[in-house]
Amino acid sequence: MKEKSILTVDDLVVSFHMYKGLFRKERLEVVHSLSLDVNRGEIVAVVGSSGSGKSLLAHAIMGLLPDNAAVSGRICYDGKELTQKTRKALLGKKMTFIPQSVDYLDPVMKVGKQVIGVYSTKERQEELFEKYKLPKETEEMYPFQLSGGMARRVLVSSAVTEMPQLLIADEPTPGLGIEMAMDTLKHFREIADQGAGVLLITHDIDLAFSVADRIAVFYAGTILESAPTEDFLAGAKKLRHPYSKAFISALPQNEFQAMEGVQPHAACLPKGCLFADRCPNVTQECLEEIPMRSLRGGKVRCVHAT
Ligand SMILES: Nc1ncnc2c1ncn2[C@@H]1O[C@H](COP(=O)(O)OP(=O)(O)OP(=O)(O)O)[C@@H](O)[C@H]1O
Ligand code: NI
Repeated sequence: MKEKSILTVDDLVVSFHMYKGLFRKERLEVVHSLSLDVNRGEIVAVVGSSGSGKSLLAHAIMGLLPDNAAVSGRICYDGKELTQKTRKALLGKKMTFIPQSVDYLDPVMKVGKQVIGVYSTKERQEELFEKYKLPKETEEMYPFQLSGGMARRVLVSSAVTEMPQLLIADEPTPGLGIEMAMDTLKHFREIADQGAGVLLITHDIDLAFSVADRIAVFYAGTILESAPTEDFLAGAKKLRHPYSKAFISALPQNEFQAMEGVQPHAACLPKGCLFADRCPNVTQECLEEIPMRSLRGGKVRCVHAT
């Protein structure tokens, strides 16, 4: 599997150094021993509650974490470790990013120019604006003149001007409307079918299910389960982790069964399983550190999963 991977994240840890009071520095670990692969030809969807670390993963891959972040672990593109130097050669062409926030658009540059960027052409930008239903006059506009949905479509266009080999899309669909959201993901599918890898972070579970090959479930800064989409479509019984089971059961199309409790805050994480305090199956073993293990064609971080 490894040689097919366009993206490999190995044991990623992200922490922030923050001041507590005036002088005392505190280290807050927000992403914990996270490993994930995206193969060529594959769309991997990342789902999970707000604040679980999905965007931090994207930012770590793209080298966009702020200065007070400390990162350990390895992130490889096509088998080679990503450094600021190797990233520079890939960014905007082979490796592209759709950020969650539209504030990433340059406020003082017309959006047509931004989409053309360093590598693309006016013709390609026009073609994409037509595809993403952006009126011709949008080219001459500045970001502040765009609606949220238009800004999102500009961001999507910028990431697909060239044929990326790795596309990281952090919530690409809010504000798009269902039809445009589906067209966008169809486009991602075509990009993957041509041999690229796509990491799709989304709160839109239905869209994720309709387009992704694999799904990774985030919780409190790490992945608790990753598995083929079929397993998620089959419902809780096919899944491995009690959190993924609860997550799936909470969807309106399933039992619509809400889950009690909240995910733990980075400042007070338990030593063992991060889901232990909400888990119906918790035992003494869950209070030790739980490694990720392979199970039934997926991966899970739970000692009891079968
Ligand atoms: N610069 C920072 N300094 C300190 N903590 C941060 C910083 N950036 C993010 N965090 C914390 O890291 C955690 C994960 O944030 P992240 O934005 O990755 O979540 P997310 O899963 O993308 O959420 P959402 O679904 O709302 O986009 C949050 O608890 C957040 O407060
Ligand atoms: Ni996010």
